[in-house]
Amino acid sequence: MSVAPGYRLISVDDARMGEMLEVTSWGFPGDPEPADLAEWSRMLPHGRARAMEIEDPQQGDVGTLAGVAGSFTFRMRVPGGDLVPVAGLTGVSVHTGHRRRGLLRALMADHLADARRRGEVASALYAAESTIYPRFGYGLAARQVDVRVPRGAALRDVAGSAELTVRVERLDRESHGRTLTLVQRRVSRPGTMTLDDDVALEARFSDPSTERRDSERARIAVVEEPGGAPAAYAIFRRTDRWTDEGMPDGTVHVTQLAAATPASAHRLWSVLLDIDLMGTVTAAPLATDDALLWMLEDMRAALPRLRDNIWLRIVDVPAALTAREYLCPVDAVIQIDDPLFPDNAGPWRVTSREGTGHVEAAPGEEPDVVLSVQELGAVYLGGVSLESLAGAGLVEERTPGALHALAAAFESTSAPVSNLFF
Ligand SMILES: CC(=O)SCCNC(=O)CCNC(=O)[C@H](O)C(C)(C)COP(=O)(O)OP(=O)(O)OC[C@H]1O[C@@H](n2cnc3c(N)ncnc32)[C@H](O)[C@@H]1OP(=O)(O)O
Repeated sequence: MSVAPGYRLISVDDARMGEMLEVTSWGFPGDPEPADLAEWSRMLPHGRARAMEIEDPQQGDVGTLAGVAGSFTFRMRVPGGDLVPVAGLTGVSVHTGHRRRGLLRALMADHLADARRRGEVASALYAAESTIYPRFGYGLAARQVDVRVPRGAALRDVAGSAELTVRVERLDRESHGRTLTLVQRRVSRPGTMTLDDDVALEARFSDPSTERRDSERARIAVVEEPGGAPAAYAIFRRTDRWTDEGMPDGTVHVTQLAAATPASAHRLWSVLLDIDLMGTVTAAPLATDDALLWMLEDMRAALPRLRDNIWLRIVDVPAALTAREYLCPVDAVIQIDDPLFPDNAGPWRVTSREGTGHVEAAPGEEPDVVLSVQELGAVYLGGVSLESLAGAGLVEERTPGALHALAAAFESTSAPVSNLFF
């Protein structure tokens, strides 16, 4: 594995988490508080906090951390409903004084090799800039809409909503963590991230000071079905604002929202859109076809803005292609180009009957469609069509008609999104 000269790769243990967060704060402006150290130690699984440490005095103080990256151990919902093991890359930062010396490249090689060792089929991330990760094989797999809805915006009725109860409380990881994991696991949308370990997933629902900005501590609304089963939740913070004329004009910022049923989504939004002294509700990330957009009587009132959601890097092509469902029968040979993992590269025959996919290496066979691992990551969850990418010259059809059939098979019936920012 190539490592930047003068630096060495290490695992960061809890005792050095403060140093890690110090490097993170060079990438992402902010001053982490002591409580955040414990949060990060708790959130990052053992061995998944990684750093580049200075080894050569010419680069700086030996033993100091210069670049860092962490990974979560997620399971991600794929089209068809299965959950597949996925690494969630987070907090990538190289100290301002050590940039453009190959530290990110070394951290990425380490991260992707680690994901493969752990049997993860892909790595997912939220990119700070959309130009950074394509070179490492990541494709934009999901887009999100951010909305800004005026308080009191009218919703169409949804049957069963009125029978549901809502609790609105301060977010408390100990008491809400289990509730949230239960809802998250009921969400069938591709791109939804969960963790096997309840403790780890609960830790994700923390309230780090770095995410608070000018708002209050996080609060939560939980929708429960008769009998008490949680069906939806929204984590939110409010900011206080008054107009010069003395009118209340605060904002509710929803930072995470999940709803397992139409009625619970409706009940949740009814509450969010009716909080005293607030003038606006902002919410992100939402799927591009989120139920809210269709429940609003005036969809345009939500002022939806389109943004990147998760980028995906397939690290195990056959495992990934076998795990998802295909919307229609398919039998095609796809040629994948992957400079980093040669065993991903080459022709693969993808066949599917009644949804279930079968994938096998097809050495020597002429491909019907040719694409890179980056484009495979982009189409994997059904967030963009193979035909759209072909229209941009990124996917090549070698057998006339093959592209349309393959593109149809790769579609998803609901737009992918990760509602969990990481
Ligand atoms: C998942 C996440 O956490 S996303 C967060 C990413 N972090 C940030 O944006 C924080 C601020 N920025 C940084 O900390 C650093 O500038 C990083 C992490 C983006 C890059 O780190 P570096 O160590 O300087 O990158 P490195 O020298 O390894 O460069 C590798 C390649 O990426 C390219 N690159 C680096 N930064 C950028 C960028 N911001 N935009 C586009 N390309 C970039 C380099 O030009 C180089 O390309 P090449 O191999 O074709 O020559």
